[in-house]
Amino acid sequence: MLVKETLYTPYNGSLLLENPLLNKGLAFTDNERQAFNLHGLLPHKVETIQEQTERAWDQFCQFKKDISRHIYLRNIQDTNETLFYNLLRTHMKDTLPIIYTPTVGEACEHFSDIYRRGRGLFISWPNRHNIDEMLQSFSRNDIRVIVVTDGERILGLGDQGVGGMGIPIGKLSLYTACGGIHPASTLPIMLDVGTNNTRHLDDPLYMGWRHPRITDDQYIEFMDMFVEAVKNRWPNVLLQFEDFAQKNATKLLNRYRDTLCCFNDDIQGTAAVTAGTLIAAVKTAGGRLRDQRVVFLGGGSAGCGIAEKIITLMMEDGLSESQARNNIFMVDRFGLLTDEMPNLLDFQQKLVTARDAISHWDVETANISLKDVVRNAHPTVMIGVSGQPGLFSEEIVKEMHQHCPRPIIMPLSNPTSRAEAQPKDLLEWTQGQALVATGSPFAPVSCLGQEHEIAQCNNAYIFPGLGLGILAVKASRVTDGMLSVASKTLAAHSPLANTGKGGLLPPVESIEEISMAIALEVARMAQQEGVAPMMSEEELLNSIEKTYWKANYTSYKRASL
Ligand SMILES: O=C([O-])CC(=O)C(=O)O
Ligand SMILES: [Mg+2]
Repeated sequence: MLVKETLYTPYNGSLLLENPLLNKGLAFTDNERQAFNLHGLLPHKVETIQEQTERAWDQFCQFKKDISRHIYLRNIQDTNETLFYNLLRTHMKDTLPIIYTPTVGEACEHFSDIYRRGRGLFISWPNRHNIDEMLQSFSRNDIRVIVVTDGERILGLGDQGVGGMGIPIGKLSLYTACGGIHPASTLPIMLDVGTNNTRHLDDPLYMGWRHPRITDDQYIEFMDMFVEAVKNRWPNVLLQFEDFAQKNATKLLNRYRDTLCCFNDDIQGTAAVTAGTLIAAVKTAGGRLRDQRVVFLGGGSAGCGIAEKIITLMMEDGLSESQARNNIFMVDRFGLLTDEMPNLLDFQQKLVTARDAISHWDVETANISLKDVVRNAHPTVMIGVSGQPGLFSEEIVKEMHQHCPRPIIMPLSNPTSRAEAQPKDLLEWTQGQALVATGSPFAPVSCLGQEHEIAQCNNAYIFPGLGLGILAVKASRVTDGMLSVASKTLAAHSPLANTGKGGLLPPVESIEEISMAIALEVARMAQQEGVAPMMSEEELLNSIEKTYWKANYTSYKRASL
């Protein structure tokens, strides 16, 4: 959205103060207070956004519980969005874990308890025949980014029904705070097709449609109706799918990816950030990507998405496809995925290990465990996307370290409570040699007199910049190439890989700068791949700059209704 120097609005008096996108609170000037009949509705003093931010920060610090801090921040978001984003940008490191992972997980679990007011759109199954009307009557026309969930796989916390709405709200807050997307052009959507979570079904305060989930053909029909309605209302929107259950995520992505500008953040965003972090870690360890052996714990759509991305990168580094696939080992709750296993999901089939190729392995049971894989395959990289805490045990990690001096270990499950291992343990078990990246934020670890920053390998490093690039260049699709350049750009900004000091990934305070860099490369790639109109380098840079909204107030003049 083009940020205008002066904004003309027909709203007046308390209507202006009650609109979170327009409200400036005490920052309305005397002239504006006069012009909009605000005198008397506000205390006398005129404040700057810095003064307002300082007060909000003081209040934020008064709250001791993270969930209370979350409720407080969401309240500011619902009353004055500009102040909310200025507060986030000023205190990124402290506010991100509150508005996003991990606290957003708790907010989803308790959505119906902590609810204050609506945001975005709730589209429930019983209203399915009115989806067009609901979107048409939504008052903002210039929607450019939608994040949608059906709440079935919220982080590692499973089915949260309508409470899943916390995730689209949180993700879109990051689109604005880290990618400069104007809040007026973002829209969170919850598709409420019921819940199978008995705690919610039995809770009298539960706010969603109290019904078991709609599934199979009926579910797909509903999704088709939704996507069609979005295409009619906002044909050029970027639609991000978030936290859909594994059984639906890949299916939906494949169904819609060639029909509108969309992507699945858990599959593609997670894959892109993990690939970027891995490139940086391999460079730090002094090896080449093609030589890595990678074991995954978790064979779902996220794990398989990352695995396919790593295979592509290994092929770019000179391996044949089959050589690259031989370096990947997928372990899920039934053990290593092999070509003899029945009932594999579509996207798992290309990632199985051939039983013949490992007939010489020394294994304990017919089901090959993570420990068996580590003992026999000697992986150099271990990635956790299982949602199960603690499975990267001391025994497994020490075994891995015996065969690999600098093991790359990524317990990526979110929120913090689901991480496959604690970074402190990983460093202790490997005498400070492990290169560690997690999905949720962790404090730095001190080990053998050395301080280790823990990289937060979270899709937040990717999607805001990806979105900014897509909007700035008016891309019509999200391609694999665009995601790959996002990974490489992130890796190129790794402090540890570049200087031998600092974190594997840049600190969260620099996400804004990373997003700008990613946006430029994504936009160039979109043009190169023919999914965006050509513009000169200068026009592109200008467009990114103009699209980036920096949470400052503009001055207002009266417009007639
Ligand atoms: O939200 C996050 O922190 C990362 C993510 O997409 C997930 O875990 O589903
Ligand atoms: Mg997610």
